[in-house]
Amino acid sequence: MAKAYDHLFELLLIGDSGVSKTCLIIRFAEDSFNNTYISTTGIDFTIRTVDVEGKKIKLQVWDTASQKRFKTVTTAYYRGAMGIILVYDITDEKSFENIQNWMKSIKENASAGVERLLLGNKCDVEAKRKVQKEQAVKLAREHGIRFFETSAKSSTNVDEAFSSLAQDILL
Ligand SMILES: Nc1nc2c(ncn2[C@@H]2O[C@H](COP(=O)(O)OP(=O)(O)OP(=O)(O)O)[C@@H](O)[C@H]2O)c(=O)[nH]1
Repeated sequence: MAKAYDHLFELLLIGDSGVSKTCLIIRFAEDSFNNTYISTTGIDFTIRTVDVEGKKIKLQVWDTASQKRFKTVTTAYYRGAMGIILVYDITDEKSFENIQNWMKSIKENASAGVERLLLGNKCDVEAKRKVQKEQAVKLAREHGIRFFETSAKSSTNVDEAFSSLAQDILL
């Protein structure tokens, strides 16, 4: 029987509490083939297969459910991750400031070749915006990574973001 996928990529979402890591994963997984919860460890992951450049890429996306702050995320947590999605909330300045700390944590703990992606979530609530798009574009450029503004609520750019990270890992 033909293999159901060409590659398996492990992705990890990090960011301050409340920025919407869980909601983003749930939004992404709506069309999922599998949705698993490992209650013993309290770690959540979701699986969805996407097509990138004609390849079937199985994405296993991990939520850092119990890791609320960058200080509590250690090497063991980053192990195996081929892509890391850094999430902040555009209505919460502190969550954007903390992206620098999350970047540092990745540098200290993750494998050197890991692909990173920056997401400014909750872009559906423009009226409460505290972080300007230009600030994030600048930060992403400084780190040489891609950036999207997303909304788990309105579904804006969610599929695009995950697919673009899968593409960066593939190429
Ligand atoms: N307006 C808006 N609200 C959102 C969006 N995504 C999530 N929320 C709300 O933000 C809150 C936090 O979302 P979660 O997904 O639980 O955040 P989290 O990052 O997983 O939080 P922790 O589990 O504490 O780390 C919830 O009340 C969501 O309803 C979004 O795209 N737009």
